[in-house]
Amino acid sequence: MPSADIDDDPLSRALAEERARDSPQERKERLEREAKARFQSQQIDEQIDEDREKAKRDSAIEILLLGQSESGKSTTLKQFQILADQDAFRSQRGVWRYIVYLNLIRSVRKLLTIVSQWRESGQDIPDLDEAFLAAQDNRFLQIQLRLSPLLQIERGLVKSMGLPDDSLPGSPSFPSSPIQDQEYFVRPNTGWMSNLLGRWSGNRVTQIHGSIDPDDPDDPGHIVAACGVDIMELWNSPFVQAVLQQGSLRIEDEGGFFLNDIERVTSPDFVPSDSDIVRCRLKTIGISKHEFVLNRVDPLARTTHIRIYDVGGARSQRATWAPYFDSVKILLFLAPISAFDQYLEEDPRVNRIKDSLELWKSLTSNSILKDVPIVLFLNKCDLLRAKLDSNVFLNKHITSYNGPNDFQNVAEYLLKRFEKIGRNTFPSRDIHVHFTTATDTSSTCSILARVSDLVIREQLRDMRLLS
Ligand SMILES: Nc1nc2c(ncn2[C@@H]2O[C@H](COP(=O)(O)OP(=O)(O)OP(=O)(O)O)[C@@H](O)[C@H]2O)c(=O)[nH]1
Ligand SMILES: [Mg+2]
Repeated sequence: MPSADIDDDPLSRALAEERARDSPQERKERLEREAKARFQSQQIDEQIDEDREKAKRDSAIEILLLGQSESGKSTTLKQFQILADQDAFRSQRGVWRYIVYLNLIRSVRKLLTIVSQWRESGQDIPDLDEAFLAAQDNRFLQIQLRLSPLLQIERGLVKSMGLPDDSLPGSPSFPSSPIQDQEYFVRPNTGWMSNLLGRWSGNRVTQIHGSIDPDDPDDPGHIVAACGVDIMELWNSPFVQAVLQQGSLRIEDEGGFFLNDIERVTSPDFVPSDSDIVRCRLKTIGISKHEFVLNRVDPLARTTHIRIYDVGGARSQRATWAPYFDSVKILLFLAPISAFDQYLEEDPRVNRIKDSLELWKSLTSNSILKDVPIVLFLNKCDLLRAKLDSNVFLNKHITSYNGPNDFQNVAEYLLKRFEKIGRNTFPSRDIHVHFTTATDTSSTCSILARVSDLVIREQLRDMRLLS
């Protein structure tokens, strides 16, 4: 029923009269004309939507995550994901279950390698009785053999991530030589996540919830579950612990360490928690781009879009950073301050804190970046505290330090060093320093919320509302 309004409208009336006069041929042509007009109008609407999306993307505030390898860049990115879109973050649990397995297998590989090297060295462990040691040694070899199915799933998982053969851990058997102890890595934009899910998890429910697929005998979780008791025995063995202690080796401080959670992680019901995902280690090669909409809105009620670039931090990767300096609005630099007694994997002669300070110096003295506000995360504070508490002395590695070996004083000293270098070339540079433990979601998310305020300030500055 036409409404009274339309009946009264002269144009509608004229059109209705014209339609009534149409011959069949005219009606066909008119309908074609109308369909074409509708199609064009739809195309224009789509173009407008696309332009709007592009404008949003183009107005996004760009944040660059920089720092040496293992400084915590990808971990910080995960915390941004939790802050911006927890559901999307959790929808990837299925993929991260596989990465937890890979991390676990790497730790097993490392343990077996350390103990094998000790056996080859023919050293003694003075605290352990000789007969006990011989029995444990025998048991160790049995466990090593029983854990070999893990190698099969390690290969399968790494291959499913679409990585070339040279990224596979070198040795197809346990143990491996240290040189073969490569890290697993991912190249962004290769679809590695969907490759992994597609290959191993055909079951949609499993994909969403991240649990083991009971109907898929190939799900790696079945083998991991079957090896759980042996992994536990290996890690808890007094013999293995004594070998680690003798070499002053603390593999629990390394990224992606899950051996203290074996019972849970190897359970058939295992689904990674947010914390498990954040603690996973997967080295970045290349540069990945991530777009977010911040839940917070600016004072003008505009939604804030951010684009974060996560980069590979190894020395060979650093040349790829420079092209991003022109458009970056905020630089987030991570320095792992617990690493004062560690050396670069890519160059074992270089102390990791010294490398971080040098990198920091080169970035803060770069004139292209002189007006870019920098957020500095002095990261891995939990590990720094644990290290100092277990009597690892800072001044053995940084000889200019002569204060007490406690967290407060050491953290203060390192902060001063970074601040001094950071303002050396451009004294008025905007630097915001935070002591962080990037694996801790609640503290990191509240710091990132403050970084969001800075993002909004930069957005307003862009709009020339601030000086
Ligand atoms: N205990 C502890 N572990 C951390 C902290 N920050 C990061 N990690 C862990 O350290 C490992 C390395 O962190 P990533 O975020 O992968 O390091 P990255 O800077 O992205 O390294 P590349 O990709 O190689 O450049 C991961 O397993 C993290 O879970 C921290 O504050 N404390
Ligand atoms: Mg990374």
